[in-house]
Amino acid sequence: MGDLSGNYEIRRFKPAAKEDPAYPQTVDWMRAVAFGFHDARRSDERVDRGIGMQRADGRVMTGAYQAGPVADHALGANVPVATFGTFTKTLNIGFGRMLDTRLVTAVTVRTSHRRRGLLRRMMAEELGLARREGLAMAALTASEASIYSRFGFGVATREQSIKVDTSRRFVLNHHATGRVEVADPKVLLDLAPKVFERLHRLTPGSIGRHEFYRQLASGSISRAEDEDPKVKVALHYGPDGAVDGYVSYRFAGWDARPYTMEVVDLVAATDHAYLELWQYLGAIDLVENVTWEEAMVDDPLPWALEDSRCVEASEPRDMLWLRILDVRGALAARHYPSDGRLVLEVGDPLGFTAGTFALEVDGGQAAVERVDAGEQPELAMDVSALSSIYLGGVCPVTLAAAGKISEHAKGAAFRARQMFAVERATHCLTHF
Ligand SMILES: CC(=O)SCCNC(=O)CCNC(=O)[C@H](O)C(C)(C)COP(=O)(O)OP(=O)(O)OC[C@H]1O[C@@H](n2cnc3c(N)ncnc32)[C@H](O)[C@@H]1OP(=O)(O)O
Repeated sequence: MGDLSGNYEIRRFKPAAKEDPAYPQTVDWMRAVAFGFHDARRSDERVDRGIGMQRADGRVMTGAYQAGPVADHALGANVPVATFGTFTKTLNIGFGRMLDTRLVTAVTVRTSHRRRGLLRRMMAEELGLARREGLAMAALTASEASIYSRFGFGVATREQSIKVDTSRRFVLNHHATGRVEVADPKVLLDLAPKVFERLHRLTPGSIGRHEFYRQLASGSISRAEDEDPKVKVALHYGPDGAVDGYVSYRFAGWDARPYTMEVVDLVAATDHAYLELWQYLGAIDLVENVTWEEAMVDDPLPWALEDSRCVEASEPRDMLWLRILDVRGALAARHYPSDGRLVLEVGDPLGFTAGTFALEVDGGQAAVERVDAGEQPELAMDVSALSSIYLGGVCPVTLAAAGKISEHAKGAAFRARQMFAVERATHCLTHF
């Protein structure tokens, strides 16, 4: 239909509290997001709780509003036809380093206003704002894999669903160093963020969690409803007696065969905690299967089992999409496990950070220079490909084979693979 996005007025605002005169604008925005994701209409109380969580996260709401006349009887001009949410959290970029990252969420465009350039306009404006604020990275999780690479995003981490047979076949050979105890789910309102913070520091690709997660893990809210009375919680105590892991889970009911426990959230801040929480899950009586939707692709669990085929995994799915906004800033922020030099030509469809850059690593420390006029690039790629390989979770040799990276100097893709490697498997346990 062409770019008609100029026909709309874009408004940015912070979510307002109930007593604030701007509260109705916040409610309209929340309801537009829910509509965009086909959610059931929620009670005023649930919307208000959602707004409270948005406020706790420090989110900014952006909406596109009809500037011209609105059709009789249709939703009013006060209801945005498009929404775009942003907030800022840290991203673990390997070796314990953190990078402030602009998170993009709640992207919706009303069906009757789609394909007029509204997403493109909001994306360009919001990423430009983040860049001007000095952020080097943006991130999102995508509803469809076909939307975001055109804006410079690339898949950086993946995840998979697993179904674990916990019948007699399940034998996990690990000598427990800690213990697991059942707790009142509500203890996670306080404990979950603390345990998660430890995992966050350990795991490349991890994004700092928003308020929703401690509410979810503690059964205080579910994805669709308010309280979830089915949620149960077990805590893992390390050898020092401190809680270093938890699993929040729910029974799928006696009508679901085989009898199944669904993991709601599983956060383990140590390798032992992870295995011992699985020993616990594998030991729950009357249950034959445990399912988890957010397992890491490079999962130690099958390796720890006597019968690795107890774990049935789905195809890996794209999870975290990254978008480098400032190549120099992002590359300089990382620690590199291999010294070397790489000259990278980076294209940028939105024009924020295109250019040719020399990355020189000595003793793990990076110096990054623009060499636009001078040197021939060894690797050439779009910023979406650079964003994919940035965390070491996607292999540059594979992207070269896929035609996403052009290798102008033999062996440069493999050198990039060695330099961008991280200390353990990338995984992001935060959906947003
Ligand atoms: C981070 C998140 O929140 S993920 C959630 C994303 N939201 C959803 O999936 C909800 C349902 N979908 C929608 O609301 C809308 O269709 C959106 C947001 C995906 C697209 O909004 P629109 O305003 O129609 O997009 P816009 O007109 O700006 O299109 C920009 C470009 O993306 C392309 N595009 C838009 N949606 C899609 C799609 N689903 N698949 C492939 N390409 C797409 C357009 O063709 C256009 O391409 P071009 O610039 O090369 O011509």
